[in-house]
Amino acid sequence: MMNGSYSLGTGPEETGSMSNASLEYGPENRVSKRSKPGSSAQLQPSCCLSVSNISYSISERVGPWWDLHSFNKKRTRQILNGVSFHVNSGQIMGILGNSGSGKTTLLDAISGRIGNSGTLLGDVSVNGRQLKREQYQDCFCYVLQSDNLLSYLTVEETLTYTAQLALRQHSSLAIHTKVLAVMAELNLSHVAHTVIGGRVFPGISGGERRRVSIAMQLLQDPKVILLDEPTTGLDSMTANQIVVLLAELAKSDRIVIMTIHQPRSELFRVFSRIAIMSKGELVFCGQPGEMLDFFSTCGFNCPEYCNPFDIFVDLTSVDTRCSEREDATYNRMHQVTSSYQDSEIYQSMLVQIKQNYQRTDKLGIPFKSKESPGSMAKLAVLLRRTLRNLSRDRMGVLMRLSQNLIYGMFVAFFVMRLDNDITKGAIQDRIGIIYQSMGASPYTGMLNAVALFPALRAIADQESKDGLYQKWQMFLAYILHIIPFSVVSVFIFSSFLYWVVGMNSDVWRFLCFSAVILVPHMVGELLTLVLMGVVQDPNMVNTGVALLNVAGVLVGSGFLRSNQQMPTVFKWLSYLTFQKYGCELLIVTEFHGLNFTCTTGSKPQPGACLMTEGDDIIHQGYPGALDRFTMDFLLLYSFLPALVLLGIVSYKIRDRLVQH
Ligand SMILES: Nc1ncnc2c1ncn2[C@@H]1O[C@H](COP(=O)(O)OP(=O)(O)OP(=O)(O)O)[C@@H](O)[C@H]1O
Repeated sequence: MMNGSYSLGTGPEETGSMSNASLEYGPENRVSKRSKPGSSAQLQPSCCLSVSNISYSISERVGPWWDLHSFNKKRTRQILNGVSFHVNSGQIMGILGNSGSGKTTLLDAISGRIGNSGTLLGDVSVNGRQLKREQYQDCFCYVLQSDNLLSYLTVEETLTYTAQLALRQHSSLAIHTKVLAVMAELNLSHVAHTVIGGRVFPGISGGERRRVSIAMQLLQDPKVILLDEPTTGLDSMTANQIVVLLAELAKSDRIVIMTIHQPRSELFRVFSRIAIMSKGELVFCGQPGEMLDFFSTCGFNCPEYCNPFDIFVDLTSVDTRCSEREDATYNRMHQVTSSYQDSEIYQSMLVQIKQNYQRTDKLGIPFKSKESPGSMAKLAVLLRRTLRNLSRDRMGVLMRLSQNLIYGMFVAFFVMRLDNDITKGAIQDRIGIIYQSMGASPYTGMLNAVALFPALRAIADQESKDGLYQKWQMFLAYILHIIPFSVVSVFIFSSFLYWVVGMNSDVWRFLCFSAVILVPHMVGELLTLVLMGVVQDPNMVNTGVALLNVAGVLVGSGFLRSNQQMPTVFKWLSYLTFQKYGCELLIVTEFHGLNFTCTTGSKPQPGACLMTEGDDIIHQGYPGALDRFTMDFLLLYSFLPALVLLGIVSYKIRDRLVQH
């Protein structure tokens, strides 16, 4: 059944799942003409979707920002214009149209994923019951054009985690059974234990990835499946197999609606309904056979051996290359649209929608399975999934654990061994090491987040729209997973640097040093994650975090300019930097109780031996730092929960910013 075989003769009539075989589909659905509206004797499919008069318009600026005159003017742009259609369970509808005709926007609109930037009008109803906007996502599943999958998980693991997020209230056995069934339905059983794969290592094929994305949606038993260009990027044969597979899924009592570019002509009769869009309008929607008849009636016959999809899409597209062509093609498109709206096909579809509204024996709305687990359980699933995926990335793990160490090696190589003699850099070298340790640690954290989190963020954007969890939960799961990596990585770094260069040889002080350095490393990663909630481009986030770190070191460390000599405004600002508390702590940890020697030689430098005790350095540069030791620690560590809270707010804001 899933072997990609299909027959040109498979008419839409054969794809229906009506309870009565004698019932006909189509304009056909003259059922509506034969039976009295609202009559309970009238047979109804187990699910029907009606879309009535969907229009979407946005207000946009006329010109770019550098042309102020036009930038200040706004115009309304109609992206969808009065789109109506009706589909029954068992049917697969293909939406065609040239680029920019509004296919994706139509799917976004009916799946409840359209932005707040425009005005959406019209109704969507299922089984004659009008849906509220917030119900769209609970009723329809939506497979996006791009596959957002975790590279290091196997197909079965991917589906199991999705099932655990969606159906946790089911037992493990029930989830396993469900995953096996969905894999069998989508012909994925043979790759169950194969990893998804990524750019740098092989995994399943492109077509299989598409099927995994579809399978993830099927776990929630949706009655209506929407797919945005599921065949894009696939070779022609694989693309055909995907469409045939979707037709099979539709036959199992589902509605499948997909947008598609340039399908092969063999698929013509695989679709139960074909819709053509142009300039935001539905130019035609009907069965394949009706399509040929309709265009023939309009005077456009499909030449023999030509692909009807290509011919009819071209015929209804507007060519904007020159104004004459644009006028001519626009008029032709309008003529076809008017003919369609006057046709029996369109009129009977409207009757069908009306009858569904008026039925007295309406079926309920088939919502997706919604037995999702509680917040903590979802967090646990996300944490397990993130850990399993990222811990299999051998190079990634190696880099994360060794990046601080490599940096520590640079410093150690440069300093070699700390001396106790002031004239041989005893003080300057120690301050230099503290400065470098505090200043550079945030960067390694930042690099980790920029390399690893964007992929997870894209998945969270999609899965939160699918109602599996909220974006901030993915953010929290990621943070929880970085704790062991950060602790180990910083501990390796500090163990090496501290003892190799010969810092204050006391185990407690070493532990304090490690505990302090952990914070800037984690703050760098957290700050990057927080900013990635509201800034889409990771490069911009990179720059932002780097600049904030530079500013923090300047204002907070007291190394470039001592705190006492700073203007008041900078003094106040320094309290907002973690570098202030971290540097104070490291100065105290290293210098407290140290006594230096001072070899003046034959030509002593004036004032070179003024301060020979570590406590003098502390009193002069950081007065009161000894008394503030515990408080500094608390304040330093308070940056972590503060950033976590900020991150939750940031990802809640992201809910409003991102539609996919
Ligand atoms: N929020 C928006 N703001 C501005 N323009 C928009 C918005 N949403 C859609 N559009 C515009 O509406 C038109 C239709 O876009 P849509 O992505 O739906 O087309 P499409 O038929 O799916 O194209 P393609 O096949 O190339 O993906 C495009 O010109 C697009 O730029």
